[in-house]
Amino acid sequence: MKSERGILFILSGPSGVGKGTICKALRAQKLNIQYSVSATTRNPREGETNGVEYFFKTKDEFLKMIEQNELLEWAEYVGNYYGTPIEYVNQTLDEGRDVLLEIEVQGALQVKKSFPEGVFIFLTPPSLDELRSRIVGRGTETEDLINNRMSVAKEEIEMMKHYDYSVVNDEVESACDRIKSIITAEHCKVSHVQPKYEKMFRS
Ligand SMILES: Nc1ncnc2c1ncn2[C@@H]1O[C@H](COP(=O)(O)OP(=O)(O)OP(=O)(O)O)[C@@H](O)[C@H]1O
Ligand SMILES: Nc1nc2c(ncn2[C@@H]2O[C@H](COP(=O)(O)O)[C@@H](O)[C@H]2O)c(=O)[nH]1
Repeated sequence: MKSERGILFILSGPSGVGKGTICKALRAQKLNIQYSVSATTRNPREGETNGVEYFFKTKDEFLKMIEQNELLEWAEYVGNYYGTPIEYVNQTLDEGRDVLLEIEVQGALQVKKSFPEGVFIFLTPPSLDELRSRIVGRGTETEDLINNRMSVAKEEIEMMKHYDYSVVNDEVESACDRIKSIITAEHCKVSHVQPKYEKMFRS
């Protein structure tokens, strides 16, 4: 185990705001950060592979993961379950590596209880009209599901006050730049670097 624990970053925000797009763009930049793969009971979309975008589970399998305390957090979101496997997160942080979770708001607020030291970033749309047109444009949801996601989105935006940072996803490149600045700033915080220096001066 490294003396310095990694930092847990939580990127959250309403469905369709662009969390997945931003994570994909960050991944392409090969930052020194690991991406957790969630478990879900929703059906794979075209092009999705088990173990890459998600671990696809049956409802029984998912409920068993909850029962066996295998999830850091979980939420039921518009009819399906989603959750973060805890072992990967703890092990990776213990190795001194940062982890990024891309999750919805109820789950993020649960993580805040068990990981108050996590860094919570809320991704916001430039407007609600733009949010709707992004979900429609993605073409993965029926009209009913789009309406569901939009009404949940309004409640989720109210929760922004519980986060440390808010980043507008107006353009992918500039939103990524803001997130990278947050990651850099968090690594310079005294609370993060102090344990390393204390250890250095003690030895
Ligand atoms: N900055 C942006 N400008 C224009 N379109 C964008 C931008 N960011 C993402 N999009 C588009 O918006 C749609 C939704 O993006 P994405 O799937 O990444 O959202 P999400 O927040 O991960 O959604 P969900 O929570 O439902 O998984 C996609 O079609 C994506 O290409
Ligand atoms: N609470 C959690 N939310 C998660 C997790 N993994 C993904 N998500 C969020 O669910 C919605 C819907 O995702 P979609 O892939 O069906 O469009 C979205 O907001 C994701 O960020 C998780 O482990 N926990």
